[in-house]
Amino acid sequence: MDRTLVVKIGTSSLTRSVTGQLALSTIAALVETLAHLRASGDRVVLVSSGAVGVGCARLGLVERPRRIARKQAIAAVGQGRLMRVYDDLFANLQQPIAQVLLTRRDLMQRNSYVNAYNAFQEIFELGAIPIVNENDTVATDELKFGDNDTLSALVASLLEADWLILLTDVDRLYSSDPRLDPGARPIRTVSPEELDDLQVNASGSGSGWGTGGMATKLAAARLASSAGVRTAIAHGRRPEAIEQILAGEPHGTQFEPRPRSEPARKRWIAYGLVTSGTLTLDWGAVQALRDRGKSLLAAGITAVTGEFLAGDAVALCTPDGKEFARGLSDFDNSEVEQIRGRQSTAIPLLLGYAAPDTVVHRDNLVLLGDRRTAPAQQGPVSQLPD
Ligand SMILES: Nc1ncnc2c1ncn2[C@@H]1O[C@H](COP(=O)(O)OP(=O)(O)O)[C@@H](O)[C@H]1O
Ligand SMILES: N[C@@H](CCC(=O)OP(=O)(O)O)C(=O)O
Repeated sequence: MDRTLVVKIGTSSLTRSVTGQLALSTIAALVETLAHLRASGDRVVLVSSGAVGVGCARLGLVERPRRIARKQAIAAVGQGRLMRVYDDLFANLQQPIAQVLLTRRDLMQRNSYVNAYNAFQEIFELGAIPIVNENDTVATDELKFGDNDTLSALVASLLEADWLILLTDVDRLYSSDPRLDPGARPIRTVSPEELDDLQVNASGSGSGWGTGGMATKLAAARLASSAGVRTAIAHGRRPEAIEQILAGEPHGTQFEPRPRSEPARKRWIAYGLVTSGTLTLDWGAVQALRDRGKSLLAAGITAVTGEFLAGDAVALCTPDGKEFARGLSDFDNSEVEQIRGRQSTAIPLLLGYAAPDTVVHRDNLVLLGDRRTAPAQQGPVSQLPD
């Protein structure tokens, strides 16, 4: 087959909860499954957590560290060990692997984002399986993914993957944490429309070694679905189930994707970037952007928060504070503050220099998938962007 598959496995599946030691049989089954898929022609990416967990086990530590510098040092111990285990197992099946360590910054800068894409393509051409993790030892706190669920969804979007499979220590998503609530109902399939309104209590933080619990997996499923990637959450103790999921069998929780409508650059704006500020719009501007594909003009902006420079990513919000779009601002925050609510023709006078007509040009603007931002009642309409 000629599919692109991103499989993410969490610490809770890779290690035994009591001892923190590696769950070797699980890892071996995963390796066998992925090597088989690769041999049958699929492009396979493994996003593997576990650097911190494995580092702790190696060093005899019984608790996940809290201090960031300590975590970075432990991840440096664990990552090498983890890769050695993978390489030993994959080598038995003559399957080469490649280590790819990414930081949020790598996916935020356009050139490194494109670079990462090209590197993955070359690794595929070499017949290797890239094994991805966050580069924990150098990632700075404010620019961390923090959990590999988000990282795996971004990698799936970058590669326009067919599937994102999140392996964890429960068999699927439930209406609430099944460890805490015996009445938790299993959720088997979720359409894009249902995903928008899915009411799930995902706040339980899981096994102690995992980081994000279900909340980050749900966020990853939303991100991947918006990027046109089919997503599944399934039990990591039976990685063979991956092949059954790919064959269309009803395992775990499966999320249908939205049609992939945005070009790659727009997906980068939507998901690769971290926003530095927020522009609140009036309903007229919201409609113009959302329904008529217009650029954002200063006239439709009612409030500005955050500090950003021209070229930085900003969140665009409805009057009731829901983010519905993202874009690259043509102005810094103090300039937007000066020109907001004003006609485009007044901008050069207000700022004292020639400036673009638009605050966010439509080429640099992307609507987020969720349609719940539609106004219940329409407010006053501002000057509509060209
Ligand atoms: N609604 C829910 N459905 C299923 N599991 C949930 C839910 N809410 C919280 N959880 C918890 O999330 C845990 C998985 O998250 P986590 O430990 O971070 O896994 P991983 O290491 O695979 O990323 C499960 O063990 C479960 O207890
Ligand atoms: N980069 C970290 C990943 C942390 C993480 O996301 O863990 P998990 O919730 O188990 O997927 C590590 O390798 O320990």
